[in-house]
Amino acid sequence: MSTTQQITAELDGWILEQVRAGQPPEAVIAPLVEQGWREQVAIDAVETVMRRHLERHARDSGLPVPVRVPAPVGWNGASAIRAGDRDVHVLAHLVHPQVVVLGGLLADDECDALVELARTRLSRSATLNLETGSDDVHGDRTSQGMFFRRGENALCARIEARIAALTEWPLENGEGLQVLRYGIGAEYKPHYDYFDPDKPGTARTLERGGQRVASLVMYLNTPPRGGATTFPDAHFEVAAVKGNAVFFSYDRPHPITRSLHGGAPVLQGEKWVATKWLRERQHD
Ligand SMILES: O=C(O)CCC(=O)C(=O)O
Ligand SMILES: [Fe+2]
Repeated sequence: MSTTQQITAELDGWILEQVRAGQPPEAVIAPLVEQGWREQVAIDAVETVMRRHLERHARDSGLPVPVRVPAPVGWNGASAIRAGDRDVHVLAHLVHPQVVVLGGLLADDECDALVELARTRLSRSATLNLETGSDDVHGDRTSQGMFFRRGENALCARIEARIAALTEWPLENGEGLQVLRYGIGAEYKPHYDYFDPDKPGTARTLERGGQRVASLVMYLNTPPRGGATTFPDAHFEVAAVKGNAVFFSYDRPHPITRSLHGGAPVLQGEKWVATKWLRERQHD
């Protein structure tokens, strides 16, 4: 291994060997620090090697190249994180797909207020048809919904600022909040939130802020039965509990992210959620 603080071919190979052998990042960084590397320089070097490797691998396998995505929590970290004006609990964290379940992102009165503001503006949810560029009603999505404009009222602005702090992602990269209501039997069949790069309508959508890279689904009530958010590729589901949220990210518009997810049918009562999508760049 090289002792200079440069990523030589030898060091590149050694880092990849360690990662392939299943060594955690700390175990790769520690020997560099012992050899006199400054810790941050060592962390940056490992990240650079990994990024280059992933880019090379993507190109060689005909996959889209991964981009940076929001990552609100690290491994085995604090149980609560400060999200601007509020402490949010970290309840669960999954690697692949990248999913974080959060407790208490919204206060009960914020959930109630969002529902009341949205209630009179609901219409049958549509899905963007990327073949034609139009919003179509589809049997896969039987909820009702509405969109707030970003910063449309003080409550939206407060929640958007909190999400920006939580995700460390610019507020301007967020789409306006979407509120959905599912009655009994209503569902959102498993889907990806990114825009399919092969569809003709996608280029137009990407002009405003690029791809979606993360989603945050916030539960505005607790349906007594059903209505979980499911991640079929991970055999994982998140129960809809008022004030909690599920965050998930996808670093490229490809099923390899395993970010397939859906809203399971509501079996009793109703389900209300607010969804926030984060784009790569400013969305306006
Ligand atoms: O209702 C849910 O649990 C999921 C919502 C969703 O997938 C979306 O809004 O894109
Ligand atoms: Fe979705």
